[in-house]
Amino acid sequence: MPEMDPSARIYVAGHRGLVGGAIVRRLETEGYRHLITRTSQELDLRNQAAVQTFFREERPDYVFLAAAKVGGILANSTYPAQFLYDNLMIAANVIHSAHEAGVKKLLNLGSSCIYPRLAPQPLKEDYLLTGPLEETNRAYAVAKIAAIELCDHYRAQYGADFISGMPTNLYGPGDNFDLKGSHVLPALLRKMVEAKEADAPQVEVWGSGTPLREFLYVDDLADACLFLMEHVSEPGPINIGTGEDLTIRELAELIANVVGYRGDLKFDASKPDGTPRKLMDVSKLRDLGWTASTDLHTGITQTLGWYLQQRSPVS
Ligand SMILES: NC(=O)C1=CN([C@@H]2O[C@H](COP(=O)(O)OP(=O)(O)OC[C@H]3O[C@@H](n4cnc5c(N)ncnc54)[C@H](OP(=O)(O)O)[C@@H]3O)[C@@H](O)[C@H]2O)C=CC1
Ligand SMILES: C[C@H]1O[C@H](OP(=O)(O)OP(=O)(O)OC[C@H]2O[C@@H](n3cnc4c(=O)[nH]c(N)nc43)[C@H](O)[C@@H]2O)[C@@H](O)[C@@H](O)C1=O
Repeated sequence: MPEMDPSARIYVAGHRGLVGGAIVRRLETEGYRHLITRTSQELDLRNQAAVQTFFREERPDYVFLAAAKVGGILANSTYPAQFLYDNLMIAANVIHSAHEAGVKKLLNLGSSCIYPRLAPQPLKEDYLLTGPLEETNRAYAVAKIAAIELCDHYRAQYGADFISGMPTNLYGPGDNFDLKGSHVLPALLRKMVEAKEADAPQVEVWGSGTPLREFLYVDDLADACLFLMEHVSEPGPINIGTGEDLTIRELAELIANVVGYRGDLKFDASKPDGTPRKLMDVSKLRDLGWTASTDLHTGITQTLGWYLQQRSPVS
């Protein structure tokens, strides 16, 4: 697949989110002029008829599917029905309508949680569907696996050029900082900022602190998404990550260091740890020609700057 023409009609589903926002920023920087976006209020992607009408009218050439019901470990385990239903409906409606409307290429985004809970590490793409899933996000993972299958079967049966990228845990400007719904990195960043301001003696960290996680800066992900859209056409998941992980305790210590918080960490064992480790094997994408470029310290520093600025904007 050659580079996308600057005049191509490009639909970014989920443009107000962490990932969709970064993809739009990047496409605008690259000079793409015909970006198509809709908020969930304007177009509920769970509504099949509305999605069909949208695709018939807008006729996008390319689709970045970054709309989804997304959340951290607590949100996933508290609302599994919503995570399953919303994500199944969004994927089925967008992928089917993209096929009907003759979309040239679609990038479907999944997540590292599609792999079995106790799969060998690092996680290779062909470990998919080889064992039981992590319980705290099984509903979400099943919907994301269904979306990969949809892309692959539409490719096999109809020749549709639909591909699937599987990002590891993401963070960056535009993230969700709500303490009940968010992922660990924005949650700990916010907690440390507020604890520093309040001169609080300790910050609560969920679980044991021993699970290992890998973190990719969202602008690196946007770069990978454009790379995949322009250079890769094959079935199955393609891992997107850094290939490096650290424990939640180490992450908390790093964030405390960046924020300048000197208090203690208090681990709350009543909260779930989730999967013990999910480190991506990124050799497939590396061999295709892409690697991440933002180290974790730099990415956290930039995210902190964004968080502080948007929290109290300078007039
Ligand atoms: N964040 C992470 O750590 C990771 C994310 N991913 C994947 O990346 C993709 C994007 O995630 P992320 O940007 O973090 O999520 P966000 O929650 O930040 O954004 C998701 C966007 O999806 C849109 N959306 C949700 N439901 C609907 C709906 N029913 N109809 C239309 N739009 C809807 C929302 O639009 P609106 O704002 O208009 O309501 C929202 O802006 C997802 O597929 C996710 O699985 C993968 C790995 C890790
Ligand atoms: C991207 C990924 O994200 C989710 O999986 P997860 O990686 O388990 O998610 P998480 O970021 O919420 O937690 C990571 C670890 O961190 C610990 N932790 C400590 N303190 C806080 C804390 O304050 N908040 C949160 N959320 N976690 C905390 C927490 O207990 C856990 O051990 C799924 O949505 C999954 O479907 C998915 O795709």
